[in-house]
Amino acid sequence: EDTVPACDSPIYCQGDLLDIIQRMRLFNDSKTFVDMSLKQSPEEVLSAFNNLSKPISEAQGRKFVGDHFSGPGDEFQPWKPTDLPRMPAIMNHIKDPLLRGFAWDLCRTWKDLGRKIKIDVKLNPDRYSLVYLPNPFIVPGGRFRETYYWDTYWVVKGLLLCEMTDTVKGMLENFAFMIERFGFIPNGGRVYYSRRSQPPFFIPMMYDYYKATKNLTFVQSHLPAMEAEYDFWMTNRSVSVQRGDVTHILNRYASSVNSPRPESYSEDLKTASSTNNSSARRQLYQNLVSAAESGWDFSSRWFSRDPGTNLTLDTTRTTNILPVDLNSVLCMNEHILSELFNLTGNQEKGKNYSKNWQRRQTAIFNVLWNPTKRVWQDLDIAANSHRDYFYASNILPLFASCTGRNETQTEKSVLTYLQNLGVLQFAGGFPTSLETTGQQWDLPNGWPPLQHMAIWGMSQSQNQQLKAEAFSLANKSIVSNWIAWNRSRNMYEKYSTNISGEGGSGGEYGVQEGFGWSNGVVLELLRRIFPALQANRPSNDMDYYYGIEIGYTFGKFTAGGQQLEKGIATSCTNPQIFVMGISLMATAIERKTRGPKKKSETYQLPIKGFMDDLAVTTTKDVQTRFTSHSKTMGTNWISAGDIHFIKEDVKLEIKMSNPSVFDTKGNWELRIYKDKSLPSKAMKEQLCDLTRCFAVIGITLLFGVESWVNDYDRPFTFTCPQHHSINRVISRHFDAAEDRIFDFKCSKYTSSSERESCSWSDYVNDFDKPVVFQCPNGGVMDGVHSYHDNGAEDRRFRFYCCEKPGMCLYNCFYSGWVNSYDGYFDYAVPPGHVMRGWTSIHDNGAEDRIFNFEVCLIKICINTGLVGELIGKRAANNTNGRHN
Ligand SMILES: OC[C@H]1O[C@H](O[C@H]2O[C@H](CO)[C@@H](O)[C@H](O)[C@H]2O)[C@H](O)[C@@H](O)[C@@H]1O
Repeated sequence: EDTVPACDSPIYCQGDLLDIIQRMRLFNDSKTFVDMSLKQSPEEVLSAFNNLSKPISEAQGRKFVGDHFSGPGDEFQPWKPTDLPRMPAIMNHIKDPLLRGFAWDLCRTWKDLGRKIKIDVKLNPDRYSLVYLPNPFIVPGGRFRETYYWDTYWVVKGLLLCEMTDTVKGMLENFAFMIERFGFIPNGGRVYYSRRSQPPFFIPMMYDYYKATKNLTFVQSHLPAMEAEYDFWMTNRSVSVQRGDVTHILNRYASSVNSPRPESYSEDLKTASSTNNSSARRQLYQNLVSAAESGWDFSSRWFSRDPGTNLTLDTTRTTNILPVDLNSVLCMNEHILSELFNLTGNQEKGKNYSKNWQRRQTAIFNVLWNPTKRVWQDLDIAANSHRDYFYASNILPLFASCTGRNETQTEKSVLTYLQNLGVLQFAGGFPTSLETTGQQWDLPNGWPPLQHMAIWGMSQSQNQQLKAEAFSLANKSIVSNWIAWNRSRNMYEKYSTNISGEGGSGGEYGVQEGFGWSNGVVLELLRRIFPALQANRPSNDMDYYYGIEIGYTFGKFTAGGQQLEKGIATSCTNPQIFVMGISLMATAIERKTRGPKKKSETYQLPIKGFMDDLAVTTTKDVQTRFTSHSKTMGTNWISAGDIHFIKEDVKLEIKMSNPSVFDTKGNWELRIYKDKSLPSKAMKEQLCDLTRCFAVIGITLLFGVESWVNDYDRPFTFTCPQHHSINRVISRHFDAAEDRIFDFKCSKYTSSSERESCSWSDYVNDFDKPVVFQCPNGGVMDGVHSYHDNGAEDRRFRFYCCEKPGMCLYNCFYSGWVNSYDGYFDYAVPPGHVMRGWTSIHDNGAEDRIFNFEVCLIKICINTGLVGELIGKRAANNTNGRHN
C-alpha cells in the first residue's frame, strides 16, 4: 500500500523539510507554516535545507524558516469589493430597525473579507501554497485566509442579499477554474487541500446566482463544469448498497490521501501516535482527511461506535459511513441540474438528471431512513446498520427537499424525534450533536451552516408545529449572533448552543472571527425566514434611534409616519418630503439641544443627533442614517410628549413609539446634511413636481448649504486665492463608499500685495499609511490635493504651501484629533492663526482616517523681534499641546 501525500509539493505536502519543521511546532497554529511563501525557488530552499547538518535545533529551524519563507498573507494585494450598492433591497424587508442596521453592517463586512491574489502567484506557483485564482473572492476570516468550498455557499447567499452579484460571478468563475485544473473543487484554495473536496455546493451556488440575476447565459456556459463536478463525486465517492433486489447508489466522503494533513501535521501525528501498524496508521490518516472533506472536522459522527471504543479521534472511520447530508446535497444537485438543462433546452439531459434525482430520493428513503427511529440516519457500511445517534445532519433531506416519501408523516415523525431528544430546547440554537468530545463538530457547538439548513428545511414543512420550531430556532440563531456582534463587533465561525451570544469552542484551533458563512446565514435568516423578528433592545446603552416616527404636514401635504433609525429610512414614496422632514426634525432637535428646563431651573444636558449619508437614487430609494452619539447623562424629556415644530406652514411632529429609549443616556451631535445639488438633481430626475421641488430648494436655502470640493471616490485639488490660507476644513465620511468628502474655506491673512512663493509637495503618504506633514520653510498651507483608491479604500495627499513674505509663524500647536473614525468634522482654525500641518492616521477596520491639524499664530515679522524665530522649531513628540 502506497503513501498518498496531500499534494506533490516537496515542501508543502511531503518530505523531510515539512516533517522536521512541523514537528518543531514553531507556531501556535500548524497552518501558519504551510501558508508561508518561499523567498527562493523550491529547489534552492530544499538544497539549503539539505545542507543543514542534522539534527536541526529549534533555533536553527526558526532561522531557516525566517531566511527562506515569508508571510503568511503576503500573496494578496489590497482589494475591496466595489459592488455593494447604497441600499440593497434586503433593507426594505427587515422590519426591525436594529436588525436592519445589523444586516447593513454585515453587508459591509464583505469588504474586510475580500481578497485578491497577486499575479506573482500565477507566475511562480511553486513558491506558494496558495492556489492562483483569477478573480477576487471572500474568505471565511481569521486563520482561514483562502477560499473554502462549502463555506462559499453561505457567503454567496449573503453576497446576493447584499446585491454584490459581480463579486459572486467572479467567485463562481474561480470554482469553474478549479474544476478545470483539478477535476473537482478542493476543500480550500491551498495545494495541501487539493486532494480532497468538501460538501458539493457548486451547483446550488450557481442556481442561487441564476435565481438572483436570471443570467442564464452565464449559468449555461458553466454547465460542463457543473457536470464535471457531479461526475467527480459519482466516479470517486460512490458506493452501492443492496436493499432487496435493488442496488442503490449513494455517496460518501473518501479522499485518497493517507498521510498527515500538512496544515495540522503535528496534530495528526499525535492522533496516530498509538497506532503502531503503518497500514492502520495510513488508514487512520485517510479517515481524518476524509472527515475534513466532510466539513465536519472533527466529530463523534465519524468515530467508531464499536463496543469498548472511546469517543476519541483515533477511532475516526469516515469512509465506512454513508452520510445523510452528502446524499441530500447531491440529491439537490441532481434536481437543479435537471432543471437547468430543461431551462437551456437540453431536455434529454434534463430527463436523465431527473431520473437520478428520483433514484436518489428512493435510495435516501430505503437506505438512510431508520424506520424504527423514524428519521434519517447515517449508515455504517461495514455493519450495514444505522448509526443511531443525533446529528443535525439527520434532518437535512428536508433542506434538500429529498424526503422521498409521504411528507405529512415524515415531517410529523421528524418533529417527534427532535422533541423527544430535547434538541429544540437549546438556548443558542440547534446543536450539532449530543456528544461532548472536545471536538468542534460536537456539543456545545452550533454551526451556522447547520442552523441554516435545518431551519430552512423545517420552515418549508407543511407541519405547522415544525414550521413554528423553525422560527424559534431562527430567532435563537439570529439573537445569538446579534448579542455577540453588539458585545464585540465580531461574527464567530461557530457559537455555543448553551449560552446565547457566546462563541463556540473545542477542536484544533480557537474560535475564528470574520466570518463568511455566519454573515451569510444571518442575512439569509433575516431575509427569508424571519424578516419580522424584533431584536432585544440594549438595556443600558443607546447607539441608535429606534422606535421614533416622524409625521409632518407641508401645506396641504401630509406625509405618513417614517421610522427613523441608525440604518435606513425606507419605503418613502416622496424622497423630497422625507428629506425635508428629516432636516426639520434635526433642526427641531437642535433647538432643543439644551434640553428642557428642569424643576430646579437647570437645563438637561445637550441632546444631539445627526443625519448622515443622505442619498436619493430613485423615486422610492432614499437612504439616510440618523445616528446618535450616546452616553453622558440620563434624560427623558422627549418622552414627555410629541414635539411640534411649526415653521410657517411646515409642521413637524415627532412621535415616540418607544419612549424608554430616551431613558438611557444621550449626548448627540447635530449636523444637518445639506446638499446644494439635491433640489436640482431631484428636478432633473423628476423626483418631485415643481411646487415640491421649490419647497426643497426653499428648505435647503433656509437651512444653508454645505458644498464639497469632491464626490466620494473622486480626486480633488483645492487652493486658496493669493494671500489667503485655509481656515476651515469640513469633512464627512460615507460608509458605503468608504471615503470622505471635503470642503475648505480660506481667509485673508494680510493686506500686503507682495508675491508669495508657493509650491506643491509630493504625495506625503502611501495608502493606509500615516500623513505627517508640515509646510517647510515657514510656509502656510494654502491648498490640498488628494485622490482615492477603491482597493485600499484610502486617500493620498499633497499639499500646497506658500511662504508668506514678511510674515512669521509662532506659538504653533496641534488641534488634537478632530474626528473619530467614520465621524464628521468641521474644524475652524482659531482667529489670527493659519494652518501649517496635518497629521492623519488610517484604520483598516474603519477604512477611514482621523485628522489632527497643526496651526500657528501669524504676525508680521518686521520689528517684532520674532523674525526667523518660529518655523521648524517643532517640539519633538509634541502632538497635542502648544509648542513654539
Ligand atoms: O485546519 C483544520 C481544518 O480547518 C478547516 O475546517 C474548518 O474550517 C473550514 C473553514 O471555515 C470549514 O469549512 C470546515 O468545516 C471547518 O471544520 C478546513 O476546512 C479543514 O480541511 C482543515 O483540516
